[in-house]
Amino acid sequence: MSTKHLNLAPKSVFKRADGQPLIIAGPCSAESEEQMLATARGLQSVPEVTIFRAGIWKPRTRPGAFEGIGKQGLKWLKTVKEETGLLTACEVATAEHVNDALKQGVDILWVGARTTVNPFSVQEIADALEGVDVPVLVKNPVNPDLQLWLGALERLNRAGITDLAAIHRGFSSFDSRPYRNHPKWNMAYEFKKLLPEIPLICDPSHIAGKRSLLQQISQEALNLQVDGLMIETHCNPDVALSDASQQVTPEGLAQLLASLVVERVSLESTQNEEELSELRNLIDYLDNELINVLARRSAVAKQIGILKKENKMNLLQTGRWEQVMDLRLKAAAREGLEEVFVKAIFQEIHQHSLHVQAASEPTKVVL
Ligand SMILES: O=C(O)C(=O)C[C@]1(C(=O)O)C=C[C@@H](O)C=C1
Repeated sequence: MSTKHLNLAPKSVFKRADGQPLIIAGPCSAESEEQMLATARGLQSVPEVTIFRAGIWKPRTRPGAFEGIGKQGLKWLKTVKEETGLLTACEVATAEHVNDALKQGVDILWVGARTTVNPFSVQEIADALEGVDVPVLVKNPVNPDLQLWLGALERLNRAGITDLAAIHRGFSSFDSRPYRNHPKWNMAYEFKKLLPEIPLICDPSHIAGKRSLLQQISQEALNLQVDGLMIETHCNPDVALSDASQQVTPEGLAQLLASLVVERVSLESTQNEEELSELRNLIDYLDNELINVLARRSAVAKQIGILKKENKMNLLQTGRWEQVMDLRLKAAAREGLEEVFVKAIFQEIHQHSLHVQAASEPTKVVL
């Protein structure tokens, strides 16, 4: 997979000329003209912000929640642009949304995670954009599927959209604690590796789901050298009609941005090259140890599997497994290791044990 077949504009609105991260900010939802203008005016004192975002139509998980103000919000976006000079952006999910947004002069459109999963919907948007010159952002699909993400970018590109970028907003999962959507940083990393020409913007607000995690997630994204951040900002977050707990005030955003470190220098060019090399050798050694231990554990699990089969026992032993997890998490806590990290590793290990045990079945039916 590569982007060689994509026809991309040489210059992108999503890449800043000075190499600094692009900052997109604005409320989760447009609620009223006053709220939009108060937020936009607040953002005028945050010089890093160049694009103002606002949700006009909101795809909600459950019915009954605030589903967006609709078309009239587009007029407020126009006023924001006229008053502040900020570029404006909103989400589109249907051809009608595209036409309405373009009619009101919205500068940038984005395709949401729930739309990216559906090629019919993405194609409908692409068809509506045929012959239109507008930059488009594509959020990752809710499930971690790079092909689906790329497919959406391709559909838009075939319709003639050449200024494209991607938004990493995390992935739905049955247990994404402490996040709202699990970041699965390896997906962002893979995206950058496979599609280096497409700017990648991180959306810490939807990954975090709460203000307290925004700083950490934003920094982790910058460490991955993303091209920008999209952070939901509201003049009065606590009374926001959607996503109240994850929005920050413009002042909060300014503080958050000031706390972030943007590193663009490669470590190899530092004076500590020798020390770095020694530490990397140590990592190599420890990783080999880990592989050896995993191989030994896997062999033991296989032996247990054979015993279980001889005794007609279930492979899955819930009680034992809960005990194993509990003991490992306690041991990890004593070592100061984060619970989410260790839990995720042991969940994978357990799944692998069950897989190895199932595969060790002596009597396989040949179909
Ligand atoms: O203890 C067992 O019964 C095992 O098979 C080992 C193991 C593990 O990998 O730790 C694997 C599967 C069970 O559900 C519980 C634990």
